[in-house]
Amino acid sequence: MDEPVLIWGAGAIGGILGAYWARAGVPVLMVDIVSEHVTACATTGLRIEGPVEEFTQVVPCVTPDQVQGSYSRIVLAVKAQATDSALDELMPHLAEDGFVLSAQNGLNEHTIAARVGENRTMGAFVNYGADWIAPGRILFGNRGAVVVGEIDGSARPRAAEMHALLQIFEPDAVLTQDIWAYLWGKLGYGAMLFATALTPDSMTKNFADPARGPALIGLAREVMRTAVAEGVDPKPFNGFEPGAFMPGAADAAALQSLADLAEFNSGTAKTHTGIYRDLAVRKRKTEVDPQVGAVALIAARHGVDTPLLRRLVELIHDIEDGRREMSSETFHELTRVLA
Ligand SMILES: NC(=O)C1=CN([C@@H]2O[C@H](COP(=O)(O)OP(=O)(O)OC[C@H]3O[C@@H](n4cnc5c(N)ncnc54)[C@H](OP(=O)(O)O)[C@@H]3O)[C@@H](O)[C@H]2O)C=CC1
Ligand SMILES: CC(C)(CO)C(=O)C(=O)O
Repeated sequence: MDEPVLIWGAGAIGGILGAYWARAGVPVLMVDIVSEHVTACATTGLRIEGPVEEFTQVVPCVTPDQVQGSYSRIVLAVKAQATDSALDELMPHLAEDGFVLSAQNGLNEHTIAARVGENRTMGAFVNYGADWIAPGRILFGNRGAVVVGEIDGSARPRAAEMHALLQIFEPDAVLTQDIWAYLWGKLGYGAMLFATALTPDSMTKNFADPARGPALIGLAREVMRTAVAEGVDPKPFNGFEPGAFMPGAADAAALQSLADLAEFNSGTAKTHTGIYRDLAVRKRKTEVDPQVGAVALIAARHGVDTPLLRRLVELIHDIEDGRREMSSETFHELTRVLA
C-alpha cells in the first residue's frame, strides 16, 4: 500500500515503530505534539540508540494541526491519559473503512472502540523497552513481546497485514485471536511495575528483593482474579507467568515468576519503567488511573476486593503530587496492607 501508516505519538513506542518501518521502505507519517522532536525526526533524523541496534532514520513527522487527508491505518502510541485528546485530533483523518491500532499499555481499546467503533479498532500488546531521551533521540533498551489481534477475536486480513508490518521491527511478533489475554497479562505485570516506581531502584532490584515479593505477588494476584472475573485467561510473556498468580497457585510459582522478571529486566538498558521516568525525570502524571485504577473499578463491579491496587493508586498520586518521596518506606506502605 502506498498510503502511509499514520503513527499518532512519536515517542518511545511510536518513534521506534516509525524508524524501523521508514528504514524498511514502508510509507509512514508520524504525528507528535513536541515540535522540536517533530522537526528533528523529519530533518536530521530520529536516532535510535542502545544495545539492540543503533541507527539514524529520517521519518516524515508533523504536528497534529499539519495532518491532511484520510488514512486507513492509524497506530496510536500516546500515553493513556492523552488517548481522548489524540482521538479528537485523529478522527477527522480516519478513513471510513480504516482502523486505529492501540500500541499502548492498559485497556485503551475500549476507549477507542467507544469513539470510532469496534469494527475500526485493533488491539496490540507491546513489551519492548524504550525511553524518549530528547528531541530526535530514543533509547531502544530491549526487545520484548509484541502481539497484535482484532478486539472481537476474529481473524481478518488487515490484522495479518499489521502483523507482517510488526515483524519488520520484531521478527517474533505474534498474531493472536485473543488480544485481551495479553492485555490483561500486561496489566498484571504492569501493576507490579507501578509498585517498582514507588522506589528509586531499578526494575530488577525490585523484583529480586525478597522483602518486596509479598506485595508484588499480591498485586498480580488481584489483577489475575479480576481477569478471571472478566472471563479472560491471561497469557504468559517475558517472565510474567499469569498461572503463578491465579487463585490456588503455590507461592513458589509466583516467586519463580518474580525471579524470571528480575532476570528478563537485567538485560535492558532501560533499567527503570516509563512510570519511574514520568515521576522522576519528566515530572508529570503517570498512567496509574487508566491502568491500575481502571482494574480496581472493574474488580469492584465483579465484587473482587483489591486493597493493594487501591493503595498503589493512592501512593503513586502521593508521589505525583509531592506528598511522598520514592523510597523503600513508600513501597512498604503496600506491604502494610497485607498485615
Ligand atoms: N516506553 C516503553 O518502554 C513502553 C511503553 N508502553 C506504553 O506505550 C504507550 C506510549 O508510551 P511511550 O511511547 O513510552 O510514551 P512517550 O511519552 O515516550 O511518547 C508519547 C508521545 O506522544 C506525544 N503526545 C501526547 N499527546 C499527543 C497528541 N494528542 N497527539 C500526538 N502526540 C501526542 C507525547 O508528547 P508529550 O511527551 O509532550 O506528552 C510523546 O511525545 C503508553 O501507553 C505506555 O504505557 C508499553 C510498553 C513499553
Ligand atoms: C517496563 C516496560 C518497558 C515493559 O517492559 C513498560 O511497560 C514501562 O516502562 O511501563
